[in-house]
Amino acid sequence: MSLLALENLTVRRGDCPVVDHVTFTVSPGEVLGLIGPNGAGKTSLLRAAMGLLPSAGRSSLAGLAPRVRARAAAFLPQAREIAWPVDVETLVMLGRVPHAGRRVTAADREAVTRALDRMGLAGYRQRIATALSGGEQARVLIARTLAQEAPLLLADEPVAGLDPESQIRTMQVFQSLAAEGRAVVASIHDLGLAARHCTRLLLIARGRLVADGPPGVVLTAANLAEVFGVRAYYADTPDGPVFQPLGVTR
Ligand SMILES: Nc1ncnc2c1ncn2[C@@H]1O[C@H](COP(=O)(O)OP(=O)(O)OP(=O)(O)O)[C@@H](O)[C@H]1O
Repeated sequence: MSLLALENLTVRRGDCPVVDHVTFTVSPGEVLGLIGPNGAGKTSLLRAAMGLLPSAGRSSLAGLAPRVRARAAAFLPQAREIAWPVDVETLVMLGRVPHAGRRVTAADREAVTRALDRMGLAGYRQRIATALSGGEQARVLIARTLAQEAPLLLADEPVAGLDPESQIRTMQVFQSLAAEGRAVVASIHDLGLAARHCTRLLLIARGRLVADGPPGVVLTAANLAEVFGVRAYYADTPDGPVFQPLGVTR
């Protein structure tokens, strides 16, 4: 069983394909890191996979009716915009909209509590979301997607702008979702976090999927030099993989 299947997914902007015949599937239990340099096509790929961007080829999510799709997958966009000065609890409750009947149920409230707890936001329920720091707002928006309780989470740079503890905790939340039989696909620029917390990495370069496998297989010296233009230290330690970019190669 797969939670997402992409087949030759292609996105054109003008004449140029920015996502170029990308094929992969996502299974329950995976934390998949989407890596690649700025402009590689990660955001375009995630949006097209959700059906939010016109594409050729196939995504198993793109053709679904919006409410059905929202129960199959939650999407965290890159932009962290909170438009209204509502309290955190109300904002996170918006994640329940795909499940909503005419009124908020006990199950909705429990899902919101679980999401707030997971993101360390239990004490923030009554805070006005627009009056939080950038990183706190980012965590609230992740909590909103968690409250959706979809089997698959597609997240565009979820840990950007978070402090180290929140970054690690967020990646651990993703790992716990995977352990529950769900899956996460997250674009991520911090290759050290990606190496430590993802079960699998997809390396995107100029719209193409150029490597797909466990972190140690994808983060080779050749891939790093060719795709990112960097060289790095990589070691398997008792504490897990350690990855640190050291310098540029071009
Ligand atoms: N609205 C747009 N119109 C035209 N081209 C676009 C548009 N948005 C993005 N692009 C182009 O598509 C390509 C892929 O962009 P995308 O945002 O998917 O990359 P990314 O891998 O997510 O980058 P980053 O790491 O910087 O967020 C880039 O070359 C970009 O310039």
